[in-house]
Amino acid sequence: MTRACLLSGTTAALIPAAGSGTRLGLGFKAFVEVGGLSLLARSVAALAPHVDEVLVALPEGMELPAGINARAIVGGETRQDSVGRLLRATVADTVLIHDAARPFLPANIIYALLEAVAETGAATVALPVADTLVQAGAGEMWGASVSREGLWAVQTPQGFRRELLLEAHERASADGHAATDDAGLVARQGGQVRLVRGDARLFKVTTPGDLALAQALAQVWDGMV
Ligand SMILES: Nc1ccn([C@@H]2O[C@H](COP(=O)(O)OP(=O)(O)OP(=O)(O)O)[C@@H](O)[C@H]2O)c(=O)n1
Ligand SMILES: C[C@](O)(CO)[C@H](O)COP(=O)(O)O
Repeated sequence: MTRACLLSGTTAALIPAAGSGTRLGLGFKAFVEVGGLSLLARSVAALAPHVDEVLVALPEGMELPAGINARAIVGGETRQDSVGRLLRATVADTVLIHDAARPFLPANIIYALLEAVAETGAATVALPVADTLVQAGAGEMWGASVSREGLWAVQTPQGFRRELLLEAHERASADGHAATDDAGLVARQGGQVRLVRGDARLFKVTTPGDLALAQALAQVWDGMV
């Protein structure tokens, strides 16, 4: 199946990669390598075959490393700001927003997401929660139990008709509303967002423990292609 079968118009992959990587502690996280390739290079390579253009938001003063086939802009103070800038830097009809920090993106997930966006105009990859959940009380003690029934953990990529997401970002800016992702902004203004079943390998590299997992997974992943 190709994108042309699924969506009319043009499609862009927008990759926020301007974070400082504070929790990982190794400098700008998108440039950290696993298995000899940066997180950013892996995310771009996964999406490039499925879209008309790839745009990346980088930290101020950083340049795209050689060999990454994308257009770069300067990101903002927050992830939301970086995505807002990316949205305004393209005229594509459909956009796929994907964290540079999620380097292992299977192609079948991209197809499923594009199919869902073609139907609803907005969709995100997400996974049903598998662990028991608790709201921590004071002193990091067990507070209130939280039912996991119906709860999904949201991943990226997230796909949208660009005009819809732009409107959601503009409304959030006007209201001073901060969000950790883009699908939530569309849902906030009444948009229908389809949940597309994700993949454990799409985890976000956030902490040193995640990086160790990514190093191990890279061996398997790179052996498959
Ligand atoms: N101002 C920002 C902040 C984040 N991001 C991007 O948003 C994605 C998810 O952010 P996260 O994993 O939290 O990255 P950091 O903000 O770098 O991490 P930390 O909070 O540990 O500093 C990453 O690809 C990151 O580069 C961005 O483009 N612009
Ligand atoms: C967009 C995201 O990856 C969906 O889970 C997540 O919200 C990013 O959060 P972060 O705190 O900016 O890493």
